[in-house]
Amino acid sequence: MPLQPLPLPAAEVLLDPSFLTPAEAAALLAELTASVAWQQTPIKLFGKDIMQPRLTAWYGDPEATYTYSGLRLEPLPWLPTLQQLRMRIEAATGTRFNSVLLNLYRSGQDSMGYHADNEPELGPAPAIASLTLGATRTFRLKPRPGVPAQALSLPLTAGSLLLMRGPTQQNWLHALPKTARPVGPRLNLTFRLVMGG
Ligand SMILES: O=C(O)CCC(=O)C(=O)O
Ligand SMILES: [Fe+2]
Repeated sequence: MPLQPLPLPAAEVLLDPSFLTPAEAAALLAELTASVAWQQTPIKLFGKDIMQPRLTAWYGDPEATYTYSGLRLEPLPWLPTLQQLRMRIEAATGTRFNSVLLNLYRSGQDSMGYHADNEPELGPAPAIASLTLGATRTFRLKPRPGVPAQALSLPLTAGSLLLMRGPTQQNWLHALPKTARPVGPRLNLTFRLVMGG
């Protein structure tokens, strides 16, 4: 099934709930959980170093250096599996990507707060392709103050591909909240094009 646009004003968000088959998604979850160089990275919040509530890793072309939550990240060289996924996702989205940020949410207690992926390195209208493996978690989108629209909750299932592009980051924030439901691990890959590195 191709990517379908979601009815979100002042945004361009497209979803393919079954970009990968369940079997492909399960195999990739097992492989990437084991082979990715996961790290738990501290971030500065109100002057204090606290651990991010998830594991992360950053792979890409050598020039794709990126500042994320105040951290300068040097990409690790592509794993063959990540290269293959990048090419499939480039073909499906008609967009070029030079890097991928991976997030591993070990349980319902791991999360990501509201933010926009609007770092200068991503340019004025970034395209971000987000592939989900593992447990279904709720992805939330809410309009920035002054943008007349309603928040949206989107359960992202294993094998789904979400594409955010155009004015989405300018007008909306997104988050992956904690859940009290017992859930297994969720692995998310966000493919990005980092400019001018
Ligand atoms: O895990 C997700 O679905 C969201 C990840 C995300 O927003 C990010 O990596 O910037
Ligand atoms: Fe994000």
